[in-house]
Amino acid sequence: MISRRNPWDVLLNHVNVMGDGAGPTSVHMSGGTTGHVLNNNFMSDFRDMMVAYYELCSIVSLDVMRHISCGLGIRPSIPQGGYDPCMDYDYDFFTPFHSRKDFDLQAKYYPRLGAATRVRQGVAVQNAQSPQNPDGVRVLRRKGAKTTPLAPEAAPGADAAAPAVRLDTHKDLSTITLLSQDAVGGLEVWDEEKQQFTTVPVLEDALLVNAGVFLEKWTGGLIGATPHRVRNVRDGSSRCSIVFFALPNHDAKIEPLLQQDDNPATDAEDGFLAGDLMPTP
Ligand SMILES: O=C(O)CCC(=O)C(=O)O
Ligand SMILES: [Fe+2]
Repeated sequence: MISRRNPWDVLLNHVNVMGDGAGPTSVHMSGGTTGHVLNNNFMSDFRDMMVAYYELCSIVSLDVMRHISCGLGIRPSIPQGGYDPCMDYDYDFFTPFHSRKDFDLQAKYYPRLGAATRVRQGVAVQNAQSPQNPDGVRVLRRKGAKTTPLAPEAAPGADAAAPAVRLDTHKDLSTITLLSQDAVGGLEVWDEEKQQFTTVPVLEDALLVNAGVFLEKWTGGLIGATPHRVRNVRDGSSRCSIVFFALPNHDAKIEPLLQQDDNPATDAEDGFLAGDLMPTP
């Protein structure tokens, strides 16, 4: 949809030419790698980058909503006598409900799954090897917590103890969600026809658009919110994604759209305020 580099590449390799003139700084990343060249002003760059990405996603998501509005064949309401076939589609049916741009942008880091996941009851603090604990992991237990034997060290490249799913199946609380994941992948969406999850390929030049629960409600289920999940792939490698939730204004009244031949009098579902579905602070 829009051309982009991997968003984390953009953030981590960003050099702020407008910086303080001190020049770029070499930064040591965890794991001992050096190589990302960053300006001293990194965190303010980070903020600027996130805000810019947010603005871009806002524009794109509103455009996607216009396409959905058109695809659904929504026309401006006509008080009496049915729709006028000459009347244009109402491209902007959804957009006014999103005028406040109370959208939610989340940069997600899923940590590497490995030794830490083997410690269920406490926090690994230091090495103390013993026959029962050959890996030398010492744990502090919470009072009353049962001791769980530590699993043996997994062979390099394998991770038997790691869970199969990193983020459980869910639908997003959004009208639509724009999603990008890094090269590790793992995102899966539910294919209603095949009745199975399907892998979302790592998309270098595109964003994934997921329908959220507000769109499902608005369309009376015609466009169902997409169930999706994140599977653990690549033996528990760390993973990054950036997720943009386009949310309606809290006071947007969401009334399910009617199909042409529906009789409003028989429409069972009443409208509701978008804020009623949103978590209270
Ligand atoms: O990390 C991902 O790829 C998906 C995240 C997600 O589905 C969510 O935050 O709702
Ligand atoms: Fe999600």
